[in-house]
Amino acid sequence: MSYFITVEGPDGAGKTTLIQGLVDRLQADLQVPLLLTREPGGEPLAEKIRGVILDPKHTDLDPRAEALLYAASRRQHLVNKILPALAAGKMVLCDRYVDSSIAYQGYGREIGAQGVAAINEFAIEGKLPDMTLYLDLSAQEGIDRIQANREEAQQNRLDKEAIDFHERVVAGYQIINAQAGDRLVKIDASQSPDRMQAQALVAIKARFPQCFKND
Ligand SMILES: Nc1ncnc2c1ncn2[C@@H]1O[C@H](COP(=O)(O)OP(=O)(O)OP(=O)(O)O)[C@@H](O)[C@H]1O
Ligand SMILES: Cc1cn([C@H]2C[C@H](O)[C@@H](COP(=O)(O)O)O2)c(=O)[nH]c1=O
Repeated sequence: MSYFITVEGPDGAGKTTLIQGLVDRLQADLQVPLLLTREPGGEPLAEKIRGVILDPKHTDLDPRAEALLYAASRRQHLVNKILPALAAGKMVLCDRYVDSSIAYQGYGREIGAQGVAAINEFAIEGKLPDMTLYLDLSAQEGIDRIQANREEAQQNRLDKEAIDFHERVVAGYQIINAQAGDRLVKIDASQSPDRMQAQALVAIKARFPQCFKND
């Protein structure tokens, strides 16, 4: 059994805020080491690929090339960081993983979920998360948060996409979530960060009780 948890959702849903807020709460009771990481990136070479993908100047990046770059950075991250951590018995909490590629490239870019799933299967060789926390928020609410709180210069190439793109991503996530079975835990992302963290903590403890001290 591995303890591989991913956090998914549209831009601005609060994934970074949730993960940062969860660290202390998790570590208070965890009996195994915790590794926080993110995609795209999480490892030096994968972070370089992240820089290429998210650079707002790269407006002519072809959608299939984009999908391949995400898959390449994922492979590098999985092999060099995630798998060694899981093998060492760590709990891995990762901001985005393969569901993001299906939602953003497959549905958002409309290049097809099956093709994107196929190149990602080549990259991940079957390594899916044990649990996915999905932060449920509309595309518009997420983009409104980003526009209200993130300076233009801090917005990446994907943040700047038109609202229809983000709507397709959220519709894609709904399809993915319907197929995810009990891997998925949905969290209402319109709640306060504190309530979201509390719900996530309960869900993680319930899924991996062996990782926590007895209450
Ligand atoms: N529960 C919440 N309620 C209201 N605002 C929130 C909530 N969580 C986060 N925010 C705010 O929304 C903005 C986006 O949050 P955050 O960066 O955590 O989202 P994200 O899902 O990581 O976004 P991205 O995928 O674009 O990086 C931030 O300004 C943050 O302060
Ligand atoms: C992993 C992954 C990510 N994306 C998109 C989703 C976001 O818009 C950016 C990453 O920025 P964040 O601030 O770190 O969330 O990239 C994608 O399109 N496909 C993917 O596989």
